[in-house]
Amino acid sequence: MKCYPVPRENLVLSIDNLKDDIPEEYLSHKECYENVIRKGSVLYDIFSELSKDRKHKAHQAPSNAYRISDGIMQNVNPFLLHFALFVPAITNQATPEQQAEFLKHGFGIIGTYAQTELGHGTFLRGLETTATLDLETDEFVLNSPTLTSYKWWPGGLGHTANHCVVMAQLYVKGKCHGPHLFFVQIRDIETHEPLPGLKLGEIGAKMGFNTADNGFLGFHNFRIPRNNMLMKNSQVLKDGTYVESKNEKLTYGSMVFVRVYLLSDMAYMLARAATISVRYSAVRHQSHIKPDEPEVQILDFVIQQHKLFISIATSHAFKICGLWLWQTYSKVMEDIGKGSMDRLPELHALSCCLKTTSTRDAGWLIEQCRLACGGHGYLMSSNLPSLYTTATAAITYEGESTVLLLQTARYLIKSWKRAMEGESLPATVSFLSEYFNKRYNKWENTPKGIVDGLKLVVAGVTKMCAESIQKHVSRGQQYEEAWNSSSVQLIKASEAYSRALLCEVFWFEVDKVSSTLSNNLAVVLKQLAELYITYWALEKRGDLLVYTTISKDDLDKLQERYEELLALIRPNAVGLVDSFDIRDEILCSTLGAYDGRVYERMMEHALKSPLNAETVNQSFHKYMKPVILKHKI
Ligand SMILES: CCCCCCCC/C=C\CCCCCCCC(=O)SCCNC(=O)CCNC(=O)[C@H](O)C(C)(C)COP(=O)(O)OP(=O)(O)OC[C@H]1O[C@@H](n2cnc3c(N)ncnc32)[C@H](O)[C@@H]1OP(=O)(O)O
Ligand SMILES: Cc1cc2nc3c(=O)[nH]c(=O)nc-3n(C[C@H](O)[C@H](O)[C@H](O)COP(=O)(O)OP(=O)(O)OC[C@H]3O[C@@H](n4cnc5c(N)ncnc54)[C@H](O)[C@@H]3O)c2cc1C
Repeated sequence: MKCYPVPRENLVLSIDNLKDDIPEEYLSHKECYENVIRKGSVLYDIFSELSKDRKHKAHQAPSNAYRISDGIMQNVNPFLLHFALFVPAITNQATPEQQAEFLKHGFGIIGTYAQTELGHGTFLRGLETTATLDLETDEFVLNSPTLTSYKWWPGGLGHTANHCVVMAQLYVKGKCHGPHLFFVQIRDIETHEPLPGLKLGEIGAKMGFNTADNGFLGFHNFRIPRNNMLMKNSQVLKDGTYVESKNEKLTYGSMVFVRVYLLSDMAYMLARAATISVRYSAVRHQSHIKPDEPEVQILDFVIQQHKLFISIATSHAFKICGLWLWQTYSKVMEDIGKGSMDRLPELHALSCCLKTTSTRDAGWLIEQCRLACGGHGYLMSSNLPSLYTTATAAITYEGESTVLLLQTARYLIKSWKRAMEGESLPATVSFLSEYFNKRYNKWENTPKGIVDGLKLVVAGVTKMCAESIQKHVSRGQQYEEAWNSSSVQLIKASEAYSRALLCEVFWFEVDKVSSTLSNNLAVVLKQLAELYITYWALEKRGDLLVYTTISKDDLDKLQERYEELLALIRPNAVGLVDSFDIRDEILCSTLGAYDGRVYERMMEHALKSPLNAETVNQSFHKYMKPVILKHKI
């Protein structure tokens, strides 16, 4: 068995058969998949060695090995779900004995997480796949009773995985106990043929993520041992007794893990886009500022700085908040392990709104980075289009953004009611209780003052939502209808909450560590944090004018300070993206390479196009020439 030392970037990036001679954009759909499986198998082998050293624990932040694969795959790794959801679901939801059993083959099996169906993605209680206990044979019988019950979307399901964790409605003695998770082998380990009673395939080309091998899966009287239900939280005994979970939502725990992780993931996606666009903006000379001087670096245009520096700052914001949220997640998981569920609702609410804001922001900011590079940003070789399609998929997967924001709104409304009843609240929402005492406080044009102002916006909008729901109920609507009628405002409350959290955590974490940093580093990091907070104060000036005592004069001063910060950051901009330390082989961009040889790389890449293999393409003679000659006068 090959054994790799813990892979370093150099080692992985030096492996010859991981390099592509033809850029992926020139391969067919099928060739793309085969190419990533070729590379993914080598990486899987390396990561398996790595993971064995690290003994995969349910909530251990994944290693940066995951990042190296970004460069190698240059698209999504079809093995990703094995690490992102399949193994965490088993370590999170199975008993220790089951973990030993299901993971005994270590990395000899490849799994995915099959929850979403053709007919349901959000509403899990509406999933239609059934798992019915057969008492006589001590098995569950899995069925897809309708076309809409086919599993649809799971990554790696089409042709890669040979096992999966399946979410299905549990039926015991005719009674439905809701969605539960099951460990299911779907392909023969040796032949990789689908097992009898299954219909498997891939769902077709997508806007991006085209190497993720998202697939479909239908069951027809497919039998698995009773012990294949993940039974850490709830159990089905041999005699058919169903033992309830202490909290039925624990079944959803694997989704919380990925949502928490995605904040850090988006920090990294943004770091790549910022590196590409800022370096390119330092190389690209275009137009004049002073008419009698040479063409300037486009990075000298203040509006270009306005477009790009927010991405540098946001990447750091997501990285720092991602670590903070990871620590919260780990602490809550520890508490749950000791039997306390108290903080699960808070963790769910935080992970929902922060996952949504980070994925949405990553999407539009990467697009902004692409647009800031002009036509060359539109080239696949810039890697900005792929970064965009990969990042924006996360707005939908792992919980669609609207739906997750409404989950956070549910928590805000509950917290508001508890605050009005004088109950004490967790620190992350305790500001709701202080609203009435603080709402007329004098505005302070400082980062802390802005954070306090953004919190007042959250409290003010939440109060408005609670009053709206109450108004609809008093007019005769049921609570659920009143909730639906108020949902536009509820989304606004969650978005405001998420923004206030990001600003607060970013500023105070930077402030906390700045005394431990060299003065220069502390100064630059604080400039980035202040830029982020001031940017969002200006973006949300309307809400601040409604819910705080900020004045037009305060806003003018904030605008001035914002522009000062752009000028202060300008000399460090390239240094700041260099400090993301993303190697060219992982950045995969003709515009963002460290050596700045943009035009040479663009030409080298263009010449790799299969179309450039000959000076006259055969289509001229076959199709064009007859027409031209026919119409030639
Ligand atoms: C080398 C290492 C590499 C590692 C890499 C790591 C990561 C890499 C990053 C990226 C790669 C990922 C690649 C793609 C992955 C994609 C995977 C998927 O997409 S898997 C499918 C996702 N599907 C959803 O998320 C469904 C969304 N729907 C739901 O969550 C629920 O259905 C919901 C919440 C929308 C509604 O559920 P209701 O209707 O049953 O529940 P209600 O009535 O609304 O709430 C009931 C109570 O349950 C709580 N609740 C709901 N969900 C909860 C949860 N997850 N946790 C805790 N509590 C929850 C609520 O707070 C509420 O509590 P109260 O009643 O207010 O006290
Ligand atoms: C690239 C990619 C990879 C994926 N990988 C996996 C995977 O590995 N495993 C897996 O199981 N799934 C996976 N998914 C599926 C993903 O989790 C679902 O697409 C997602 O949960 C949304 O469900 P849906 O697509 O059915 O949309 P729906 O739930 O039908 O939502 C459609 C629209 O209706 C709105 N809506 C729905 N419910 C409400 C509500 N209560 N209130 C207000 N509006 C609502 C939504 O906001 C949305 O705009 C993946 C999806 C993508 C795009």
